Amino acid sequence: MAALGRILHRSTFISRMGHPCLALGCSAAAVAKSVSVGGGSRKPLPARVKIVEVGARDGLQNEKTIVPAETKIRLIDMLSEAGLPVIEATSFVSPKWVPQMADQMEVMKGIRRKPGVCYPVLTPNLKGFQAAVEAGASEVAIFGAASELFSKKNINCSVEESLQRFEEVMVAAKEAGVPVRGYVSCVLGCPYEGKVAPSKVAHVAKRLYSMGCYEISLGDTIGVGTPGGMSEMLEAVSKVVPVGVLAVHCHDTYGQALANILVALQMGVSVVDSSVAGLGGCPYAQGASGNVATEDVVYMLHGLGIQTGVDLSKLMDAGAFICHSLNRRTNSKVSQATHCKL
Ligand SMILES: CC(C)(COP(=O)([O-])OP(=O)([O-])OC[C@H]1O[C@@H](n2cnc3c(N)ncnc32)[C@H](O)[C@@H]1OP(=O)([O-])[O-])[C@@H](O)C(=O)NCCC(=O)NCCSC(=O)C[C@@](C)(O)CC(=O)[O-]
Repeated sequence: MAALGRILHRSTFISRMGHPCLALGCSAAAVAKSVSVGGGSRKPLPARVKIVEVGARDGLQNEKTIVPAETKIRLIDMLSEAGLPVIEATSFVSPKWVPQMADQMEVMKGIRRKPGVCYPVLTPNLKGFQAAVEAGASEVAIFGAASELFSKKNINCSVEESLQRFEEVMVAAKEAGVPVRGYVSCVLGCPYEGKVAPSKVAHVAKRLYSMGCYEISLGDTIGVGTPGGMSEMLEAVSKVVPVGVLAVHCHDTYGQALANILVALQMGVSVVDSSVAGLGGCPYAQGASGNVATEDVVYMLHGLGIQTGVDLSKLMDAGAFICHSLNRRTNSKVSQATHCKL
């Protein structure tokens, strides 16, 4: 809680506790159950975890066939009905780079905003930020990387240049009173550079935090990390950014995502990104499979006695809806197992 106190005092431009995205993620001192895996300095598991649902954005951005805006809108509305507190809705990026997100304005206008739910959007630069605010976004996310080559492939600039662009977004966001989340990609490996040193992740995370991001999401973009790597990386990052503001964003390419998340929880993280039905993958990260399935994360957390506020049954309905729309099988093990029993 001391760390949380410091976070709350470090910036006055957002009423952090008053914002719905911030209220759930703060790890209480309460212990759900004690388990013992992974390294690093272990803390009691949080009593509550905030899930940041990224299915409508990260989950769909790489789909080859354009998903109609009305399908995205229905998915987002079903996710809010399922109790997800934060639902990343879309990206304000170049339609030449990511054509799937070109309907961002329509999506933002079409969703039924549920009180208390946050609908952040990705903005790589000032142009994206301005368009997002015009579309009614009340929270945005900037996205950097710990790897130079990935940064170049994903947002066409070096890591340092990206941080300078983000500074511009931060100034505009501060003026507009819009909270900003920061992503760091390739925290456990890069599709172009291979292993990424934890010190590089810590450097970018610290810069994003220092410029005023209220939360830093650490992305294992290609899902190569293992619990040992997660522990080592979090040790390095939490020396320069309070663990209470960190989130983990795990892809499940090598089947390690839940184990990695559990290690992160043991190290004090209480915000987890995930994607309904395990959809997803970054278009600029070859070989990246979907994010960890939200259904599987919720099942694990509830099994540990950790609250999420999510109704698993309604969440699985949302997963079934999008899988049916995409004509695809769910990647959620929990949904697969549940449907076998029906
Ligand atoms: C960043 C840029 C725009 C730079 O792209 P660029 O080509 O270097 O941009 P530019 O400034 O030179 O401008 C070129 C053109 O793009 C336009 N433009 C410029 N900015 C925007 C904008 N915001 N929205 C719409 N249009 C824009 C601009 O107006 C211009 O238009 P033109 O004059 O040619 O007609 C581009 O590289 C881009 O859009 N990249 C997006 C990549 C992306 O979305 N990747 C997926 C998200 S990251 C991810 O999935 C990882 C994550 C977050 O999930 C975590 C993890 O798993 O690790």
